[in-house]
Parts: sequence; C-alpha cells; structure tokens
Amino acid sequence: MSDAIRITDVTLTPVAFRDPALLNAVGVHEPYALRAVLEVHTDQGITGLGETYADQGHLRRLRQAADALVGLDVHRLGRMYAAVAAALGGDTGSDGHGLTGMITSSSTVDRVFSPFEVACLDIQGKAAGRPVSDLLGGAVRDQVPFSAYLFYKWAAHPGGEPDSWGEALDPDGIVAQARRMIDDYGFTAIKLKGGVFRPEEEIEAVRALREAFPDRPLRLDPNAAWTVDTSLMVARELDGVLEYLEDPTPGQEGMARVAREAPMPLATNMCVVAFDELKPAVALDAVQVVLSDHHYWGGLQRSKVLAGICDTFDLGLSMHSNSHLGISLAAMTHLAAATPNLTYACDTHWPWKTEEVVAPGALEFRDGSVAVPTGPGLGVELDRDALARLHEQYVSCGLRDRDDTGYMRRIDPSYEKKVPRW
Ligand SMILES: O=C([O-])[C@@H](O)[C@@H](O)[C@H](O)[C@@H](O)C(=O)[O-]
Ligand SMILES: [Mg+2]
Repeated sequence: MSDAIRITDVTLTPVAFRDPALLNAVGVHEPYALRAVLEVHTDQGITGLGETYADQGHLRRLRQAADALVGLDVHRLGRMYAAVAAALGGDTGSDGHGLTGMITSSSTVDRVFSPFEVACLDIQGKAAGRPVSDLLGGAVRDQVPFSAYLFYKWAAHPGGEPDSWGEALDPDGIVAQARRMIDDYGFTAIKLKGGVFRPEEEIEAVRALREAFPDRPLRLDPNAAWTVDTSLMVARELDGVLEYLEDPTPGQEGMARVAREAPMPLATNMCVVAFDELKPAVALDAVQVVLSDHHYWGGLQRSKVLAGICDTFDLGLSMHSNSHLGISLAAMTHLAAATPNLTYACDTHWPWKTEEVVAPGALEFRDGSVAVPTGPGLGVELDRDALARLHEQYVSCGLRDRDDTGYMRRIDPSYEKKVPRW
C-alpha cells in the first residue's frame, strides 16, 4: 500500500474581518484586515488548513502555486517547494505596507509556499493522529506565552462606530489599553507599536507602562521611524526599561551603528526577513534578536531552520505578527511550542479582532499563554458559516490590498510616508 497522500484540489477563500483604527509608522489600519484561508484537499479525503495574506498579487501567486501542487504527495515538502518556485518563475511580490522589509523573488517563494506547507503538515498530522508540534520535533512547552501588543489608536474609523477599546493617543490611553489587555488575556510581556508620535512622547508612554507594570518585560517598535541618532537617544533614555528595542532605524548598517552603543538588544522583523539577510546581519552584529514569522520565512519547518541558525550565532528569537485569524494562531503556537530557543513571548494581534473563521474552543488565552493543541494536525476546524460571512464581507468591503498609507492620506491629505521620520 502506498503511503502517499496526494493533493487533488486547493480552495482559496479571501476573507475580510473588522479591524480597529490602529496607528503605525506608515499610516493607519483600514476598517478591514484581509486574509486568505487555504484548504488543501487530498485523495484520502483529509483536508488541511493554511492562512496567509490576501493582497491581490499574493492571491494570484497562490493560485499559480496551487495549480502546480495538484498530484503531489503532502509528505514531499521539498518537491512542493521546488514546484512553487518553478511556478512563480522569479515573480516578486510586495508586503503591501513596507513594514516587513525588502521582498525578493526567493522570499516571495517562501511567502507563497508557507500556507501550503502549514496545510500539508495539518494533513500529515491528521493522517498520523499527531499534533503538528510533534512533526516539528515535539513540544518543549505545553503553553506558549504571547505578548500584549499595544497600539496608539483612534476611538473609531472616521464616520464609523467607536470600537470597545476607545482612543489611545497618550500615555494614559496606552496604560489603560494595557490594563484591559492584561486583565482580559493575562499577558506577561508588553509591546508598544511606536513610530506614530514624536519619540519623546513614546518614551513617556513606555515610562508610564513601566510605572504601571513594574515587573513586565517591555518592548517598543517604531518600524524604522528614527535616524541612528534619534534611536540612540531613545535607547539611552530607556536604558534598563526595555527588554529589547525593535527596528528603531532602517537597514542593517544603521541598526549595526545603533547596536554598537545601545544598552539593550535590538530586534527586527524588517532588516532580517529572509535567509540571505542573515549572513550580513551576523557579520555586522546588526541585531541581537530575530522575529521569526512562518508566513514569510517559508512555513514551519523553514522557521525551525531559522531557529537553528539563530541558535548557532547566539541570536535571540522572538515571533512577529500581523493581523491574523485562528489558523495562523494555531500554526504559530505549534511552531513556538516546538522551538526550544524561542524564549521571548510571541507577538500577536489577536486581541484586536472581533471576528473569526475557526470554531471556538480550540485556542484560549490563559495567563497570557495559549495551550498547545494536542489533537491531530493543527487542532482547529473551520466554522463554515463564519468563513462564508467573512468572505461575503471581503467581496462587499471593496478592499483588495493592505494600504495603511493610502487610507491615512484619504483622511489627512497632508500625511507623508517618511522613513525615517524623526
Ligand atoms: O499591524 C501593524 O500595524 C504592525 O505594524 C505590523 O504590520 C508590523 O508588521 C509588525 O507588527 C511589526 O512588528 O513590525
Ligand atoms: Mg516589528
């Protein structure tokens, strides 16, 4: 009997879910975040789930890849990777917002391959009766800690109803947001998305967080909004306050200049986002912590390769997040559980969403952590009604690409994207 499980078909469903007016260095989140839900069907009747971005170019590339994968065995991930690379033929994507670094043709293959790999691991796990974490070497922790992810934000989208979080545009608003997030989820680490206001104001917000939460590790991430000099000023002001400073300035050279004098480690999900960026980063000592993200590091197994490289070169490892749904949270949790050197609490945008495509119950936050699902595969099932509703919302909302800057410009025509800004 052959143990092959062959792909017969792939269903790709773009969805849109409501997103608050979260501010960042390049603008503001639009009223809906876009994701694509992938269902990989097989000749044995087992279906696997994957989740990824849904910008138009990415959807087109996912479809091209899907066609190339029909007939392949879900266990042959190396062959699948090669088939995706061949199908894309050097096509190069974009991240649509500029917050996750330079995209090349090889990193485009990683972005496109990732949700297929996750879905195939889901299938392999279902077939073997084992959780995905077991296919990645086995969980070394049963609970995966995540970090509170704070944003400056407006109370509502212009012309829209206020969301339940209210406005956060100053230190008091940020501390109140942190308090609610910690009360609701129990997070033990806190990250503030910066790059929105003058650095002095963001320093003040971090100090207010330190005063309100004396024992919780704090991080600040301005997405490369500062020059080297400004970064060093902030780093000195926040000496002893931050566990790491994330992407203060653009590029590896700039980060290396900051790293030489900053008293805390520098982390990145902008200047090291692909395998070929690791070697120069290590040579320059540009960063001390890499934020992995299986959505663009080529899936869960390639993220473990990244973890091995970080371990070898004494780089810390944390995890990056964009707006995401439950399939991605499940994948992130299995990966983090099976990655011994992922010792920082992972980022997640989870608290910001009010809509979901996976059936409730599988993923719960307790004391800031998610218990690693122990059932076969990823351990999550689609809620078909919710999927249909969020797809309908995708069709009717009219958004097709993430565009934080364009949205901000429609609200404030004088807004300019500037990297670095201060
Ligand atoms: O959602 C956002 O606005 C974030 O800024 C996100 O897009 C970033 O990629 C990310 O979370 C980060 O850590 O840079
Ligand atoms: Mg970041």
